Amino acid sequence: MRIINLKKKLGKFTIDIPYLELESGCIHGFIGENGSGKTTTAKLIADILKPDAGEILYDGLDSRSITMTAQKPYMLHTSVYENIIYPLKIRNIKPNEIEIDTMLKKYDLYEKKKQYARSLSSGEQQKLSLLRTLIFKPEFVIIDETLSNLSAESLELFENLILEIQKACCITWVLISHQPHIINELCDTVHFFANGRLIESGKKEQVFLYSQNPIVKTYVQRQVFGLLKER
Ligand SMILES: Nc1ncnc2c1ncn2[C@@H]1O[C@H](COP(=O)(O)OP(=O)(O)OP(=O)(O)O)[C@@H](O)[C@H]1O
Repeated sequence: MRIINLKKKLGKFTIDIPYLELESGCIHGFIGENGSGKTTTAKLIADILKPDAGEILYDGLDSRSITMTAQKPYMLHTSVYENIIYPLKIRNIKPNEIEIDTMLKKYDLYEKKKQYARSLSSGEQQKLSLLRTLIFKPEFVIIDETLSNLSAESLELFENLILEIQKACCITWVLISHQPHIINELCDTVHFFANGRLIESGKKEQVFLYSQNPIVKTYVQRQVFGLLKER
């Protein structure tokens, strides 16, 4: 997918991206400070927002096959099970009950299968939102901070799931995250946003270790220092 001269104005904020390429079948990380334009760019890619100018060239991908998990997961007013099968239902796909039960058991949601989804904890809602996204095996997945609120154990399970799916199917991923260890473990490339602009794009080592951009350098140093302090 390629973005060319993309512009979008939201109030006083403007997205202005002359060029961004997201190679198919790779895991891409979007990083940058709060309010730098990561989610807005992702919404433009997912066709949730329309650009004011510029183009997104999907190169054969149907934009309807792009799914995006929101920062605050949206739960339908129904059970965990009904939430999980919703993407299948609207596509007239028969759910594979064994696969669903296995998934729910693996992610500790099986006992809550009939529970009202909105009564789950926020981390459980995030897990459910990720499973709901992955169940119909989309071609392009955007995960907006949905991994951030998970416990270390759940995070590891989901990281493994993403890598497993990645090996088996050729999905393109965009992970939006403030946590450099998630980006570092999963992503092939990193795209760094500041004030609505893409200021650095490349292989993660190139961006994390060798960027000469002062904004990127400060961000990386602060994040790494934060990680060291956590230990
Ligand atoms: N509908 C809107 N109207 C006006 N301003 C908006 C609208 N939507 C987003 N913005 C502004 O656009 C800017 C970028 O928001 P965006 O959610 O893309 O940032 P982000 O990089 O994803 O931030 P975060 O890391 O905090 O999630 C913010 O300053 C936000 O207030």
